[in-house]
Amino acid sequence: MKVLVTGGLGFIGSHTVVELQNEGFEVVIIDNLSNSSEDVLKGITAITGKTPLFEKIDLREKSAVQDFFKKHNDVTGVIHFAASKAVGESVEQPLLYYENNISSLVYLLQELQQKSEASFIFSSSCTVYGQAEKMPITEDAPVQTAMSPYGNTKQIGEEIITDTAKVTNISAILLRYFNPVGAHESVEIGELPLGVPQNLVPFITQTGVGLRQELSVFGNDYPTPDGTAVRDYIHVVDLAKAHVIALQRLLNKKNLAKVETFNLGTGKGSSVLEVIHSFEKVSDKKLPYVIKPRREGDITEAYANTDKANNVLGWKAELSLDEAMASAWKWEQKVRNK
Ligand SMILES: NC(=O)c1ccc[n+]([C@@H]2O[C@H](COP(=O)([O-])OP(=O)(O)OC[C@H]3O[C@@H](n4cnc5c(N)ncnc54)[C@H](O)[C@@H]3O)[C@@H](O)[C@H]2O)c1
Ligand SMILES: O=c1ccn([C@@H]2O[C@H](COP(=O)(O)OP(=O)(O)O[C@H]3O[C@H](CO)[C@H](O)[C@H](O)[C@H]3O)[C@@H](O)[C@H]2O)c(=O)[nH]1
Repeated sequence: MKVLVTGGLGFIGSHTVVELQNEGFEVVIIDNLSNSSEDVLKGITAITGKTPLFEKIDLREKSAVQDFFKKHNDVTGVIHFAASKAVGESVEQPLLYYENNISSLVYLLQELQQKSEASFIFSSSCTVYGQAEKMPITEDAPVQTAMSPYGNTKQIGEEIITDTAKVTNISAILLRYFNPVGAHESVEIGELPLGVPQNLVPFITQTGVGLRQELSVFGNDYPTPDGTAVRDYIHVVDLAKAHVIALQRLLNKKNLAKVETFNLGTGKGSSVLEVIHSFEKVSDKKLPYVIKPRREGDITEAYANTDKANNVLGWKAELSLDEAMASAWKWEQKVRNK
């Protein structure tokens, strides 16, 4: 069966394409290369022995999306990763985010609604929970007022899909990711942030290779055991596998709810200092860091209750934080030594 993976050359998308191909799916990728490179295709091919189909399309071009579905009219399953994802940039340029993350989604759904049956998987985020009152966070925790235009696009995206699924033949799964980190064990693919990384793990590994002088730890006065903020870091390969299981669920099972939502995390919270210590352990390096004030807009803690993903989806994260940090570190060294 042929599956469309939008944003399939990006960080999470490329790892998912690998897992889909390993499970025998035929994959066609749409990517506009705005945050990725065509070289990623080589990495996917090296791991799986198969080169996915690739269409360089910008999903903001409605006619290009229409033409794609005319050409690939056998596509009824879509995993939609393509989006802009930098929180800070979304505050500076909200319309760029609303256009890219919302119009692309609408154009895809407009094509899919014409099918007699269609499956849609959406990359959402734990950002929809804001600072949840109770830890670990369950899927029925209230969605809070978005703290950024980026976060808002995820909330609006979920609503657009839910409204559409009600009145069409589209069934959907909304996957709320916690903090994806790490790289494929082959180090053929991994995360390639442009410029100075905003996320913790790439900043740590870039500091490890000497590209950054020191890590700033944003706040050590949080009400957490060691004072630093807590997140649920999930290995990207575990995350990728969840997409294959979600797709199989949509394809195989009848009488599912039209839209289902799952948290994808490990269920374990780790503080910034614990992540640093994990890096130091797996790299056998001391990481230079300084304590700085809290970063604006950051929450204290977020980690997932994974019962629903474990019991209903039938998926569980298997890899540890140390394994994720080791793979991220191996990947960083490979990228820098090229
Ligand atoms: N990485 C995270 O921390 C995280 C957390 C929660 C949710 N998400 C969501 O998961 C998805 C994938 O994230 P990622 O980390 O792999 O990001 P990424 O930037 O590595 O991948 C996104 C890919 O989409 C492509 N793309 C963007 N706009 C496009 C367009 N208009 N047309 C065609 N291609 C386009 C980019 O070139 C890139 O290859 C995104 O929707 C993101 O919002 C990511
Ligand atoms: O240089 C850094 C970078 C991050 N951190 C800390 O490390 C933790 C994790 O930060 P990340 O930026 O890696 O991840 P966030 O949880 O802040 O961000 C995630 O959640 C956001 C919403 O809260 C968005 O969804 C975003 O895309 C997603 O990566 C936070 O406590 C942050 O303050 C540092 O101390 N120093």
